[in-house]
Amino acid sequence: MSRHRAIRSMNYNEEYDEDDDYAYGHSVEDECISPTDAQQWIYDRAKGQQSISEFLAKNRDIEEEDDDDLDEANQTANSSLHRRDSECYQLPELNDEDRARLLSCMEEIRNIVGDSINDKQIAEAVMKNEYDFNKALDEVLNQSTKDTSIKTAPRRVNDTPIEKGIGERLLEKSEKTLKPAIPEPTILITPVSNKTNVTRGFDINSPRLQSPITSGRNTPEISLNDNDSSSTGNKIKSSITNFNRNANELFNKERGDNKQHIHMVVIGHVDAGKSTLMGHLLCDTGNIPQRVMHKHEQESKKMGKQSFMYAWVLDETGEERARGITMDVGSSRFETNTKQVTLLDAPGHKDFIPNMISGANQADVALLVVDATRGEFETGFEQGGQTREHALLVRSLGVNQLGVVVNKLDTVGWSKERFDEIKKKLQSFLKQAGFKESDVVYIPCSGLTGENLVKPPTEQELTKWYNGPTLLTVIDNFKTPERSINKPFRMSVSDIFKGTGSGFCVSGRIETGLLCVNDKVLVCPSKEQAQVKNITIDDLAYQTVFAGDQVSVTLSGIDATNISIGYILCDINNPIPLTTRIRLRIIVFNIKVPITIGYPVLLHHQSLIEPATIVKLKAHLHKGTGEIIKKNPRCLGNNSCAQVDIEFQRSICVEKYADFKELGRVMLRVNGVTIAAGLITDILK
Ligand SMILES: Nc1nc2c(ncn2[C@@H]2O[C@H](COP(=O)(O)OP(=O)(O)OP(=O)(O)O)[C@@H](O)[C@H]2O)c(=O)[nH]1
Repeated sequence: MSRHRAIRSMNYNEEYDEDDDYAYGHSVEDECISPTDAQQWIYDRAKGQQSISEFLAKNRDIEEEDDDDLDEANQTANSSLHRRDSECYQLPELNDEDRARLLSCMEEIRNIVGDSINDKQIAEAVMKNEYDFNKALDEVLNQSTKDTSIKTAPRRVNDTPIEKGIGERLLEKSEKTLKPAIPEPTILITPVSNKTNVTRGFDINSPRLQSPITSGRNTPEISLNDNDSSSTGNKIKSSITNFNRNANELFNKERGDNKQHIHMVVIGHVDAGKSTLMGHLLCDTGNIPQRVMHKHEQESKKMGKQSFMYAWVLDETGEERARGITMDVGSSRFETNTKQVTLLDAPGHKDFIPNMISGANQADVALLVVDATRGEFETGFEQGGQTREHALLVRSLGVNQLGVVVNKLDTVGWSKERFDEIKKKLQSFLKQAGFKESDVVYIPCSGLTGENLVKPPTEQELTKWYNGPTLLTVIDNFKTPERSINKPFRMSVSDIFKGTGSGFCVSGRIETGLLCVNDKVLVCPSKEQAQVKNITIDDLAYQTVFAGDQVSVTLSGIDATNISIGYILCDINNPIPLTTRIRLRIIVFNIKVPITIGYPVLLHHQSLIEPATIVKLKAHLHKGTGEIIKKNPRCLGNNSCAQVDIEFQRSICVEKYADFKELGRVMLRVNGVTIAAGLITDILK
C-alpha cells in the first residue's frame, strides 16, 4: 500500500495562511517591489522577450544613468557602448527556426562574454558558423582579443587566456561560476555538471539530443508567454519539434498485452465503511497475505477495535487507527478479469476534503459508498454531509462512471425497501449532479461480512431479491477512459521526495502524452529544465510511461527548491501556458453568501491550491443550455451557472478545457467548503 506523503503534512486550518503565497517558491514581493513593477522592468528571458537588445529596445523609457554614475561606470564604458550598439542592431531576416536558433545561441554566448561584445558581432559569428555554439564562441572571443579597442575583459570570465578552443574552456568555467547577466527573480541557476554533455545554444531545446539539463537560466526561447492562451503557442515548437515518437505504436509495444489499467477512487461520508469494504475486497481477491490479516486481527482486537481490522489494510498510520478514520488517501492495486485497478481510498471526514480532491484528481472512475443504516444514510446525504459534496466533486473533476455501494445492508436485515429508498433518493440527485443514469450502478453490500463483494451473495434475505453483479464484477465492467497519449506531455506534481541515489523524485499522474527515461522536461511555472533519470510505477522501473499512469520520476539537473507540489512537468517544446487570469464557466454549489466581485477563493487545480479572487462576473448562464441569461450580474446565488474571471497573484499553469480536458477543470473553495466547480474556457493574461 502506498501513501501520498506530502498531503499529509498540510495544515488545512491554515488554508488562508499567508504562507500560501509561497506555494510557488520565491515571490517578487520579497524584493520590496510590487509584482507589476517587477514584471515591467525585469528582463525575463523565458517570457518571449527574445534578447536583451530587443528587451531594451521595447523599454526605451528606462531611465538613463546619471552623469555621476557614469564616472563610476567608466570601467564598463566599453560594455555600455556595446550594449548601445546592440540596442541599435536589427536581427537579420530569418525564418522562425533560424531566428530562434540564432537568438538562443546569442543568448548563450552573451551569458559568457557579458556585454563586452555587441550583438552584431555575436550574430555574425553565429551565422557564419552555422549556429555552432562552440565555433561561434571561439570566433567571438578570438576576435575580441584581436580588437584592441575592447579593453574590458569579459564581464564574468576573468583571467582566462584567449586561445583556440577557449570557448570550451570558458564554458567549463561558466558551468561552475557564471551568474546570469540580468537578474531573473524566479529563475535560479543550477550548475551544469558534465561538460561533455552541456547543452548549448539552440540544441538545448532539441529532444533529439541527449543533452542534459540546463537551469531555467538557459531555458531557450520558448514562448512561455503568459498572454498566450494557446498551449501550442510557441514559435519554436512548430519548427523544431521532432518528437517522432509514435505514441500509439509505443503504447501497443509496451502495454499491448497488458490488462487495461484504471484508477478508482472510493468516496463517501465519514464512517460509510469505505476502508472496511476495500480492505475486505483486497483480502478476498488474495491481495493481502493471510499472516498480515491475522496480524491486523490480533492488533485491532488488542485495541478493542476489531471491527476495523479490514479498514487497517488501508488505514496504515497509528493516528488513523487510533481515531478510526481515514485521513490521507490510501492506495493499493488489485486485478479483475480484464483490468488492473489502482484503488484510492479517500477520507470521508470533511476536514480532509483537500486530500479527497487530490485522490479524486487521479481517478478515472469512482465508488460512492453510502451507509444503509437507518439515520446514517440521511446524515450523510443531507446538507453538510459528504455524500453530496463528494459526488459533486468527482463529477466536477471529470469522473463520469460511478458504482454506488449501498453498504452495511446487514444492519437493516438486507431490506430491499431500504435499498430501493436509498437508490431512489440518490438517483435523482446524481442525475442533477450530471451523471447519466446508464453510467451509474447500485450494488447492495456489506463490507464487514463480505457479502456480494467478490462472490455472489449467499445471505438468503439478499438472494431473495438480488441477482445482479458483485462489486468486483461492477469494477471489472467499468469502461477504461480514452487516454490522451498523443497530446504533448503534461504531468502534475502531487508529491516531492528524496529518492534513492542522486536527484530527487516527484510523483503524480501523467495527464497527457508520454514520458521516457532521459527525456528533458520543463518544470512550470518556474521554467526550469530537468532530465528524467528514472521512472517507476509502484516501485517497478519503466522506460516509457503514458497518460493515465501514476508515476514517480527521478529528476536531475534541477534544484529541488525550484519545484513544488502543484507544479506541472511538460514537454519543453510544447510548454503549458502560464497565466494570472482565467475565465471559467462555473456551477455554484450551496453557498451561504452570494458570490460578488472581489470574492476571495482557493482554487484547486490538480494538486495546486492557490489563492485567487473573483474579479468579474461576466454572465449568468442557463444551466441546461448555457445561454446567457444576464450579462454582468451583480451576484451569483445557489446552484447558478455563470461565466466569471478569476485572478491570481502570480502565474499558474493551466490549460483550456477545450484543449486539454485533463487540465482544464478547477474547484473553488472557501473556508473549507467547496462553493463551485468550473471549466477553464479562456486564458486571459
Ligand atoms: N455492520 C457493519 N459495519 C460496518 C460495515 N462496514 C464498516 N462497518 C463499520 O463502520 C465503521 C467505519 O468503517 P470504516 O471502514 O473505517 O469507514 P470509512 O468510511 O472508511 O471511514 P472514513 O474513511 O474515516 O470516512 C467501522 O466500525 C466498521 O467496522 C458493514 O458492512 N456492516
